[in-house]
Amino acid sequence: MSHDSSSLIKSIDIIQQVGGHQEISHLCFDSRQAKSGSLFFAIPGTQVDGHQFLPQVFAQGCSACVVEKLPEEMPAGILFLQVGDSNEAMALVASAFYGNPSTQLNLVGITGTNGKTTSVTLLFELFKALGHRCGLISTVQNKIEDRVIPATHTTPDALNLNALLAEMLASGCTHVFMEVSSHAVVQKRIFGLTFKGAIFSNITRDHLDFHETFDAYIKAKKGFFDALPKSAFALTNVDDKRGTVMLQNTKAQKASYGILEAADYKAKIKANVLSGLQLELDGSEIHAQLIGQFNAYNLLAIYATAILLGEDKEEVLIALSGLKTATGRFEQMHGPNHKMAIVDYAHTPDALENVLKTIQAIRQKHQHIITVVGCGGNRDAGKRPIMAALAAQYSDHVVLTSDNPRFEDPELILDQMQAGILAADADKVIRISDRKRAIEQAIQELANTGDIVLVAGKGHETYQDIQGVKHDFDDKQVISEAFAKV
Ligand SMILES: CC(=O)N[C@H]1[C@@H](OP(=O)(O)OP(=O)(O)OC[C@H]2O[C@@H](n3ccc(=O)[nH]c3=O)[C@H](O)[C@@H]2O)O[C@H](CO)[C@@H](O)[C@@H]1O[C@H](C)C(=O)N[C@@H](C)C(=O)N[C@H](CCC(=O)O)C(=O)O
Ligand SMILES: Nc1ncnc2c1ncn2[C@@H]1O[C@H](COP(=O)(O)OP(=O)(O)OP(=O)(O)O)[C@@H](O)[C@H]1O
Ligand SMILES: N[C@H](CCC[C@H](N)C(=O)O)C(=O)O
Ligand SMILES: [Mg+2]
Repeated sequence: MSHDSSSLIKSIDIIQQVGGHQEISHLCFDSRQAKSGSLFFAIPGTQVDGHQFLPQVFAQGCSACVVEKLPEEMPAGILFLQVGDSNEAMALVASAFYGNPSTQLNLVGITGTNGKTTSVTLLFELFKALGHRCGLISTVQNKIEDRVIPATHTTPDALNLNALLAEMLASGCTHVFMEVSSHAVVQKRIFGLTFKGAIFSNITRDHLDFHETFDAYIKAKKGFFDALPKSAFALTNVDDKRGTVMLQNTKAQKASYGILEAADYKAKIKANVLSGLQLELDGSEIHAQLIGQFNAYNLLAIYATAILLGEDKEEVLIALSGLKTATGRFEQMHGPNHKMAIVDYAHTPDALENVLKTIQAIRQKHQHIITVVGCGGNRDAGKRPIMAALAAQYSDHVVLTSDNPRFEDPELILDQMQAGILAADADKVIRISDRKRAIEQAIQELANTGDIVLVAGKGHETYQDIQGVKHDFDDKQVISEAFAKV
């Protein structure tokens, strides 16, 4: 696929152009991929400035460069385009390069601290059940119908994202459900896409390593709604304090959902037990296989989305009751002596509290709760003491352990977690930084007959990142092995 550069840059604001038009057959933002026919985007990143690699991309024969600052050396035969924001330009060019696929799809994005993966996965399954061909873009995996394409990010970069959307369209997909992370909004990964709908689930603390303040984090999420077109719907959770703020400046058609506050789409929880939820959804009763109040919110959000996309209410309700939990989200495992483990991706204070409250609500009196939890390295450190305190507050025993330490010292992360433990709770907390040993200790030693072990933080992940090396690690596999040794 090759395009004349002038057709690709129609929609971008160019401050200055040096050189004539070029045939572009390849887009890249990493100098190591530049070749003849490439249009290279120089991006000022968080680690390095992409502009410093311009000499390398010239040497590799690239055809054109989009830059925020023109370099001193501008070899003849290369087209230079100076723009105000390389990320924005990249997103618009990527969309044009791939034939603006988002305009031909029912593209729905969800943003929020928690519930994105769960909701898009449920939407994908729901719309499949309703007879549509669907695409999925999520933290766990991307999917074109049943074909899995591994995911590296929650929201891919603009080039991969538009390529993926084009592939989905070419495969006959009519609906695409995607997660929109706050990083993706700030880095303009979704800039210029035509969304049919946008959902806000909730916002609580996370990612303050990247956004620095909670206000900046809120603003990032709101940016998604501010950019929606009139033709889209903007659906928000009004039970969240920031739910209405999100829609303040949107041009889209506003809709709301809630369990507590007045809303366009309402749910009532009739029963919340280990076998599922009994809900009154928009006036009709349904039984769902998902567990916990937070899943009542997820189900309500996807129900409302389906109705806003024009689906039939009765058909939606029937399909909803058949949906199962997403992998690593409140996944139950049963072992000997009626011991039970729950694997959950809760890696924020809010998610952990929700999961623990749910377990408290559904357990029987004699069942103790043992929580195994860690916090990721090179990520928001402020959540560490809070998550440890919550684990202790709602559990009978806690094993503090490692999540993905990345480049940090696991023991120092544990020190920060332990600092959050109240003196009164100190006796129920132990620390074992080796995650496998921590899980074994919880299942084989701390859990008695009938007890519940929550293994939080890593959910679907099949690796543990230590010093940049991803070692095979799967909570579910370690749990099965520990059950076998009971
Ligand atoms: C903090 C962050 O979001 N970083 C993303 C960002 O990288 P960066 O700004 O650090 O890039 P950089 O390393 O400074 O490099 C700057 C530029 O120089 C280029 N470069 C660099 C080296 C070289 O030799 N040649 C070259 O051209 C790079 O390709 C880049 O264009 O742009 C990269 C390319 O798109 C991303 O891969 C990278 O994601 C990193 C790996 C990451 O960990 N991101 C996480 C935090 C993330 O995005 N998470 C969100 C949210 C998850 C959630 O909601 O929980 C997600 O959507 O996944
Ligand atoms: N609607 C919700 N409200 C609060 N907590 C939730 C909700 N849905 C799920 N959770 C909890 O949050 C955890 C993460 O859920 P999920 O993976 O769906 O979120 P996410 O927004 O995709 O997270 P990430 O930003 O890491 O991609 C779940 O394992 C569960 O504990
Ligand atoms: N998308 C989240 C995932 C965190 C998952 C947890 N297991 C960790 O590694 O901290 C992040 O990058 O902050
Ligand atoms: Mg996710």
